[in-house]
Amino acid sequence: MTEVAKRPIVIGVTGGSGSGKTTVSRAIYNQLAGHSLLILQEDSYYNDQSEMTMAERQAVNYDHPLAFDYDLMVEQLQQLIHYQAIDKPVYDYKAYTRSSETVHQEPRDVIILEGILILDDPRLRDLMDIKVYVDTDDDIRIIRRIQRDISERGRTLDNVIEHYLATVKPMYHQFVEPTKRYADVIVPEGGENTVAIDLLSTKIRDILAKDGKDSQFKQANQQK
Ligand SMILES: Nc1ncnc2c1ncn2[C@@H]1O[C@H](COP(=O)(O)OP(=O)(O)O)[C@@H](O)[C@H]1O
Ligand SMILES: Nc1ccn([C@@H]2O[C@H](COP(=O)(O)O)[C@@H](O)[C@H]2O)c(=O)n1
Repeated sequence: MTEVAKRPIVIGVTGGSGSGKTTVSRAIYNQLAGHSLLILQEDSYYNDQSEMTMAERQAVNYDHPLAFDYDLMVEQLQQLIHYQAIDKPVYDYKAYTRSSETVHQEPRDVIILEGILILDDPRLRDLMDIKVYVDTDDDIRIIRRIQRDISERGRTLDNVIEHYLATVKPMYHQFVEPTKRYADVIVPEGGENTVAIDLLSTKIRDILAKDGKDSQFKQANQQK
């Protein structure tokens, strides 16, 4: 009998900025603690802009698909799918470019891919087993974004509002929201939706159990 090649499960989590993608991804990750998991963020794959001036970097439209290095993202995702380690780029929001550092990432059995435009690229879509769209109202997303960008990303209130109206909102309607049609599951309200997170975690556990992967990882960990 021919052995069927096993590969990691790839879960894509998308939605507008501030919808709760990171929160949902972390909640799934935490629910599956003890299994073999990693989170890969699309933000890590913003283009390297180290050759540009700060003014040029600040003028970039970060909500357009051209802002991302999808070739590198697809290449590294393929490596992880083939159980090869990667050196993941690190994005620096305050410098508006990629940092000179990378983070070494060993492959895992479950890859949670998270970002605003991951369903826009057909190559990424084709590599996903479960596609999740976190659907949160625009007013809630902008409020969350104001709080987060000021506290974590070094932005001012004026800067967040101006950026939101100029690019975040129009690009959301042009590029992000239309990818909802590719989703297998739509999660309203994100991180507080414990029913959706439980259902997704159960489904992933089920696939892992069928592949016999969960027990192997647990045994390996127990022996450490
Ligand atoms: N259901 C929720 N209720 C309240 N705050 C939330 C909720 N989900 C996320 N947040 C907060 O909103 C901000 C944006 O959430 P995050 O998960 O980072 O969104 P995204 O990754 O989609 O941009 C974070 O500060 C997070 O703590
Ligand atoms: N230099 C940058 C790069 C990106 N952004 C914004 O990040 C948003 C995507 O990240 P989320 O965690 O919010 O999904 C996107 O809307 C970009 O506008 C930025 O502000 N500065």
